[in-house]
Amino acid sequence: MDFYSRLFRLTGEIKGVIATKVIIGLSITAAYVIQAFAMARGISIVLDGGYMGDFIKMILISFLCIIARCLLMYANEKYSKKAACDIKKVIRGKVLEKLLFLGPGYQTKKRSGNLQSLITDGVETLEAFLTNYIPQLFIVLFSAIGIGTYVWQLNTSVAFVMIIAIVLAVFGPQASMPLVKKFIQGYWQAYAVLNSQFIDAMQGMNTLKVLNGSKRKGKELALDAENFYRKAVRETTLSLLNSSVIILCMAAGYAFSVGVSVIQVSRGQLALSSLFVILFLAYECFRPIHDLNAYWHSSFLGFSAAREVFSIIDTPAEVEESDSPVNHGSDIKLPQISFQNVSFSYDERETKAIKDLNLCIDPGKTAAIVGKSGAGKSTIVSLLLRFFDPQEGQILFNGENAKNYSLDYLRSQIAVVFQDTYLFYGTILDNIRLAKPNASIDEIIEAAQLANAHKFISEFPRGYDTLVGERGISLSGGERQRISIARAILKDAPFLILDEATSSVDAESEGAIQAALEKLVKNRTTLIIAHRLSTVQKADQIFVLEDGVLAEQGKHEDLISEEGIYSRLIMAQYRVKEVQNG
Ligand SMILES: Nc1ncnc2c1ncn2[C@@H]1O[C@H](COP(=O)(O)OP(=O)(O)OP(=O)(O)O)[C@@H](O)[C@H]1O
Repeated sequence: MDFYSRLFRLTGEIKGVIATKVIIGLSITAAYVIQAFAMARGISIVLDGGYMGDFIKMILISFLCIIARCLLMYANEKYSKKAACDIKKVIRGKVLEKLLFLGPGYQTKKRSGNLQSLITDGVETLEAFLTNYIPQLFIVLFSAIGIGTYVWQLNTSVAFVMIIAIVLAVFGPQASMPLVKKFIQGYWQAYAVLNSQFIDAMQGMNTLKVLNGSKRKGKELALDAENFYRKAVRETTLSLLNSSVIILCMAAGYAFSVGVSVIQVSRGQLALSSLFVILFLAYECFRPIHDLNAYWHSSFLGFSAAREVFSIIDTPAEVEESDSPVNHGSDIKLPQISFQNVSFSYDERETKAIKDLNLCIDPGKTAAIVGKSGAGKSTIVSLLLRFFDPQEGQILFNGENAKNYSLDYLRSQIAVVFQDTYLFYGTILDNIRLAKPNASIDEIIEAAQLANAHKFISEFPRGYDTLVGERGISLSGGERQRISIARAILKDAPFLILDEATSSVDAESEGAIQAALEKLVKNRTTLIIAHRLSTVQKADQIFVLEDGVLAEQGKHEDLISEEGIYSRLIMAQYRVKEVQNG
């Protein structure tokens, strides 16, 4: 579907809002027009030496029109504010829902700054475009038709001049549309880059400081800001040029209408009273165009935001939901996980991250995947969670292709303790409760106790109500991991993935985490992804990956006696330890 049809469909979704705004807008115009009639009539009465009572009546009508207009404008403002909030909520909801559905696979391809500027400023301008500019187009159209038809009856020449001016004012700026589109796109791109670079710099502040790179980064940011400034000036210049064309058309249209009317009066082809009516009406006819011009200024960036919004909504998901998912009802007790001839490569990569992988994790057993950096260990976790689907082969979850389950069900069966635990802004309690939204406080405390996290949480003055995450207090790597383990305990899923769970913590924390993990793995099928080979020696099965290929598998002792990759990795790790211990 092309862009304009999509935009049309989007406006269709808010047709109630547009219709209400058009009705209020036309009522305001009607109040202006009635006032214009009353004033024209009033002047005619005075000039013709008419009855003063009629003149006062006209003044009263004008006054009532002014009051009606004030009330309508107030209603319009109030309604617009509420409608704007509703529409922004709907658009943001749609985009966020899609982004969450697209998942980490999409996120890794996009810079967060781009998405952030779209969700905030982009949606603001798109809303202004939809709720101000589009209704105003209808108001211009209807009022021009209404007033034009009336003036046509008074005098065709004047009406003709007015119509030409309106057509030029509305469609004249369309000639520059291709350039406008190009400039808007440039403006948005520059804005998104500046935003992304800024977020990048903020997030990497420590690294920049350590590497003495803050000045360099500052210069880069200044260049991005300069680029954005140039694009903004270029775009504003064009937009002002468009406005000038519109204002010129309106002024010329008004001047010519009045000029032609005066000539007609002088030739006796138009009554003086009609001249006054035309004088006021011509002005009212151009007023909606003036507002249209103002709305264009504040909302035309929404055009580009709409393109971005549509492109996100149209992005196909990395993984498809099954049309008729397998219905399991309850949790699988001890799942068996197997990979059958699985191959996978990331979009832009030619080399496969996983190559023809065959492995089976037996129910209730603990398996470990080891391998050098880049061997494909984390990719296996992403495939298991269906952030991506393999291009070849299949992953079986208890004998059933993982694709046949609903995503929600599949993910409800898997608990993951990531190396890098993300804490959302909120209390510790909220962060643990994420794993089970209806968990009671007692359940949360019990999970924290099992995760060896209760003690450090209780030491905070506000305990479980301590704020963490952005703007909250920071927790150490080990504390975060224990929060993550508490989440996994609370989730109580039958399949557990421990992704480098103890790699970034000190020996004391490692002891506490290890003790918590030992409780966690009981009665579950577990997969450990580890660099520290000491943590996997007790595993029932060890799979050794090299460049995405399963190179070895077996128990620790068997693999050592094979004297292959695994034993070399173990030796290398011992040597590192020996060097560290002096
Ligand atoms: N999002 C991605 N897009 C493109 N390539 C990726 C992406 N993530 C990983 N890769 C590539 O896929 C390969 C396997 O990466 P993966 O992260 O699975 O390795 P790993 O064994 O977990 O490494 P490490 O132990 O260092 O975390 C690597 O070559 C990596 O560069």
